[in-house]
Amino acid sequence: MQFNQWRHVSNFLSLAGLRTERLSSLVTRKLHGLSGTRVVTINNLSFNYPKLEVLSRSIMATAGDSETKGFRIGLVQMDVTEYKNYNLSVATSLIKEAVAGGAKVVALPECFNSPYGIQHFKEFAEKVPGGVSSMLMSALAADFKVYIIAGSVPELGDDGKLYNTCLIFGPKGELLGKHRKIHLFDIDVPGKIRFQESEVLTGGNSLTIVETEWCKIGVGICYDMRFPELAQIYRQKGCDLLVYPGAFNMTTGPAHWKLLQQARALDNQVYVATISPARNEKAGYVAWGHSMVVNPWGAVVVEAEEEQKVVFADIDLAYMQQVRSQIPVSTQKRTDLYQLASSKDA
Ligand SMILES: NC(=O)CCC(=O)C(=O)O
Repeated sequence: MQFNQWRHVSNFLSLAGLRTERLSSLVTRKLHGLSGTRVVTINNLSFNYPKLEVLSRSIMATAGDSETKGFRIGLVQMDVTEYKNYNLSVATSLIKEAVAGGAKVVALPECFNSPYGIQHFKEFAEKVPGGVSSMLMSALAADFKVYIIAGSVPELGDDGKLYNTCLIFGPKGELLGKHRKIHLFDIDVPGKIRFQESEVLTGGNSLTIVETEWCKIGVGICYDMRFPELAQIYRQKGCDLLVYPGAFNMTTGPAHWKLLQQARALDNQVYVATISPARNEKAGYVAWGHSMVVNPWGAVVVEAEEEQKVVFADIDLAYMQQVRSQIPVSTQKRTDLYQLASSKDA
């Protein structure tokens, strides 16, 4: 099973121009013609594949400079179909495009390997980590030496329950965080949209903060963005960027998607990034698209339209500090009158 999964992953890596070779304690293959190879271990299996030296070197020069206190984020707004393999190969090639554009942090949409819909979650569910989508994301993060905020996938938990789960990998392919969507998307807007994630999914119980060399990032999934307390706690705990892979729809998208991001960004004086699937009018659930980044002033830095596209924004932490010192709301809180507390550590 694991060998098959690795073969699967290795096919996707090949699509991105990466040659792969598997080594395990049982099977050791002699590698021919590969230079600069290295061993990566995923799920107790060791894999040996070449470094992407040329690409990585050119990227180092373009973005992600801790002296200028900033880095580039790439948002992968991708087509998601009913074919998991197709979705994974699209994700692979767009991550490559994001890296080529200088992104040091690459983020994918909610349900990037599966159509968004309660009828699909069971069929597309995987172990997280351990399933093919997480293995692939880990391998890509390691090869490209970037952070990958891997949107979300339907997760089959060890308890047999289904979750909507985002994995975050660091530039060595290491797992930095796992966020299970906390607030399930249960809404009923008569004549427009009724959606009940809780019919099949279980909500997560943890906040998720990951550390990078530039800043802390707080992670939520889609509907999580509607809950300002989560964003406020992330800010209190030192996050400068909040990332919400999401899939709003044609009713709430035009009404609330941008507004919510601007609210979260402005209230907390942080950057906010959201990543949607591209719009597919034929899908059972039509995503709004419009992946975007909003800055701590509340202004939109970049906004995709509805089609498949990678968009970029520079996260400028010096600018963020300027905004915070010009309008110092965070030090002007009347904690003698009100306070916000988290009941669980991130
Ligand atoms: N996938 C989601 O959680 C959708 C959230 C949404 O559309 C909303 O309006 O909130």
